[in-house]
Amino acid sequence: MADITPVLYVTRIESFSACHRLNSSQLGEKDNQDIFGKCNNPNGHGHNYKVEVTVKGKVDPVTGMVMNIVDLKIYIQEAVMATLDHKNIDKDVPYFKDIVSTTENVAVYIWKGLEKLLPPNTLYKIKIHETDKNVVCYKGEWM
Ligand SMILES: Nc1nc2c(c(=O)[nH]1)N=C([C@H](O)[C@H](O)COP(=O)(O)OP(=O)(O)OP(=O)(O)O)CN2
Ligand SMILES: [Zn+2]
Repeated sequence: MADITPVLYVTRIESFSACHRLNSSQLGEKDNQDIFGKCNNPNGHGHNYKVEVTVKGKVDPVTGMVMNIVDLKIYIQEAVMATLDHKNIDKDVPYFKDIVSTTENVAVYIWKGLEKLLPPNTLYKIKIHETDKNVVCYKGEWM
């Protein structure tokens, strides 16, 4: 019988502050205002985002870890904190030049950034709390 190894999930949580404006370059002024309401305010608004990054894998029998959280912290620093913390998402992050800075799109952006840094097939989930009430989750799925 083949060995069966338990698969575990490890999550690191970080917080970053950023401002943004919900505005689509594919829509006119009136449609943007109608759809995004107060979030279309020309001067933007800010959030204290909380991001949860979850990796998945087998426990290394020697280290007892799926991944060293110290390493995960370094990856998050590079892909999330360095690019988003204390930034204007729409103006400071080139990815958002023509992409609306919804939390959905921020989650995909973070996924793409972390996927490049982490060992293959380890990234499992990005969960972002834009506010205490608004939470978005991305698991790298497409349809
Ligand atoms: N699907 C999405 N809808 C909205 C997003 C988003 O990212 N994805 N974002 C916003 C705004 O950015 C906005 O800042 C959220 O505002 P609001 O819902 O008003 O925030 P709260 O829930 O904290 O405020 P309450 O007034 O207490 O409800 C809008 N929509
Ligand atoms: Zn917002």
